[in-house]
Amino acid sequence: MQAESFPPPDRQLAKEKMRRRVLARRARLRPPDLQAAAVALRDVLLSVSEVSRAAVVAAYVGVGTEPGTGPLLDALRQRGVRVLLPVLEPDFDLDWAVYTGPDGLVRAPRGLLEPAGPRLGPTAVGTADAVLVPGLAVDRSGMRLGRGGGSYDRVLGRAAREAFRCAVLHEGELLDDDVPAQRHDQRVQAVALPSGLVRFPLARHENTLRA
Ligand SMILES: Nc1nc2c(c(=O)[nH]1)N(C=O)[C@@H](CNc1ccc(C(=O)N[C@@H](CCC(=O)O)C(=O)O)cc1)CN2
Ligand SMILES: Nc1ncnc2c1ncn2[C@@H]1O[C@H](COP(=O)(O)OP(=O)(O)OP(=O)(O)O)[C@@H](O)[C@H]1O
Repeated sequence: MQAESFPPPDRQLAKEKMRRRVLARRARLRPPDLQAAAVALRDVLLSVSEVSRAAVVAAYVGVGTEPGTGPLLDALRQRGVRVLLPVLEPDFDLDWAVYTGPDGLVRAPRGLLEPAGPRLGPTAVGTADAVLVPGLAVDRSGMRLGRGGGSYDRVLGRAAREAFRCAVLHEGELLDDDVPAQRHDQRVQAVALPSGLVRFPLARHENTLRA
């Protein structure tokens, strides 16, 4: 399968090349496109049963040309959902704090917006019923390409087994080509695109490579 389609040292390079390609494509998105995508993603995700039923959702604050999450975060909070947001640590691990509204966010390094409130610790993501994951691309097996810090590979390892794991992407970022996979990479079970949700046929115990 895709696990062996690149020898290990080349997979890191292949990932880097894929990241650059996706980021160059994102750089062409204009503010009206980004706003429309954020609203469409809110509607798509609120219609997903695992999200609409969730008491606790781990999400992220989309920045720059990332798929926007502002409308979704506010809609979830208005429904009384406890929304957890990541705080980036120096070693690229993630801590978590509760979303209390746009005023509770502060600028952080790397262009990020992070929650200013009390830190809950890295294991807090284990309380989430749904984990919405940023990413640059996902392939048809649910293998995901992130920023390269390995943050979400760690996070998904701590999420509850039954948590709904969904990447949030722009249109065109669900790829037919394989995302180069490494042993530590964690799969997602679905992607949210502005055009709708795509689920992958993934057995729960099969979220990592066996190769
Ligand atoms: N919005 C958002 N929040 C997130 C993530 C993410 O991907 N998106 N993360 C996912 O793990 C964690 C932060 N990890 C990050 C790792 C690297 C870079 C990074 O390399 N930034 C570039 C600038 C990127 C750009 O302008 O597009 C840089 O600092 O040079 C950013 C975030 C937690 N919070
Ligand atoms: N569980 C882990 N603990 C510590 N480091 C890890 C873990 N998983 C991955 N890493 C490290 O993170 C680095 C980047 O991994 P990779 O390129 O797969 O990131 P990514 O999945 O694209 O990014 P992210 O998960 O942050 O979105 C690798 O050097 C890897 O060794």
